[in-house]
Amino acid sequence: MNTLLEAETIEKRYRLGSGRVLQAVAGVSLRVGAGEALALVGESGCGKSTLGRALLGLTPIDAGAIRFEGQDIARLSARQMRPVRARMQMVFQDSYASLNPRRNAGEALAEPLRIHKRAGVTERVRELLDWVGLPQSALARYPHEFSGGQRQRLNIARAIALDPVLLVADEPVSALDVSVQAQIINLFRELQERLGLACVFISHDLAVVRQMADRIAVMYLGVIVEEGDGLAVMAAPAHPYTRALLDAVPRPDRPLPPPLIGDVPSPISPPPGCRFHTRCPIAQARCREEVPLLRDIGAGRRVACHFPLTNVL
Ligand SMILES: Nc1ncnc2c1ncn2[C@@H]1O[C@H](COP(=O)(O)OP(=O)(O)OP(=O)(O)O)[C@@H](O)[C@H]1O
Repeated sequence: MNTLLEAETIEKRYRLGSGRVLQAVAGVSLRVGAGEALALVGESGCGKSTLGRALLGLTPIDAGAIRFEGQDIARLSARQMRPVRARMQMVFQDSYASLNPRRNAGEALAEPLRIHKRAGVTERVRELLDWVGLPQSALARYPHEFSGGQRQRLNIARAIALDPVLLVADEPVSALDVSVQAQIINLFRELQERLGLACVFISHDLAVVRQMADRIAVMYLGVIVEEGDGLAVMAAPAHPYTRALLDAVPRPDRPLPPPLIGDVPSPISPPPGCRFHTRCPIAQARCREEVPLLRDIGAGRRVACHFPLTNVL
């Protein structure tokens, strides 16, 4: 598969008022293939949103490189970045976030097309509504006149207006009712296939990711702890954290799952050794001392654990 986006050991630190430093992304390497759906999962605060924004050049990084279609976007000027921006777009959890409340849907969709001086705006706007399953009558409606699911459809239409090749969707269905979630996930899937879009789908919810991802990357405290084929990871997780996340997904055929024990440690002072050792049910002395590197265990699976639960080879 052709590589579309490649992140190489990227780091992002936030300097807090007190002089302390919070490392939100602590050396992440990641590859997104053209047309691929990659899910980025992990608990709240593990750095998914920061990483997602960094991948699109929306947040400056402190170290590492991000290559998009072969260009190092962290080093492009604002002017050089402009045509690149059109090729990568973001969809947010809050469906109001990128919509101006005083602009109707028609205007919201026309805006990026006008800014980028595209021809045939009226026709394109109508076509975009079709793509996302909104009626033409939606053109004159304002953001507050849509349901949450419809408003997310509008955001998706806006995100694909300029024919991007990559979408980063940050918890795009978390604020929606479960029944609507499935529809929006299907829409992402459909657009991905029809338009050949690559998608980085950020979610804390493995049940959502299951339906969406070709590949899964699991994040914990700023690092990727496991990565691999979506179905294979779900069927046989190699990292104890992935296992715990999967066990926490409610299922009708079993009683309430055991919660993950303890809180996520602070990213201001992450634990030494394996970052997960304070909550890991199988941690041993080595885990407290030695940082496990993300290593290949076969079949495209990478895991950062001294004692992986499964060997893919
Ligand atoms: N602008 C900021 N300034 C300081 N700290 C920040 C900032 N943005 C995020 N953080 C911190 O960085 C860490 C990672 O946050 P991030 O939002 O990327 O995680 P997340 O996994 O997307 O979580 P959530 O799902 O809750 O958004 C958290 O500890 C968060 O408090």
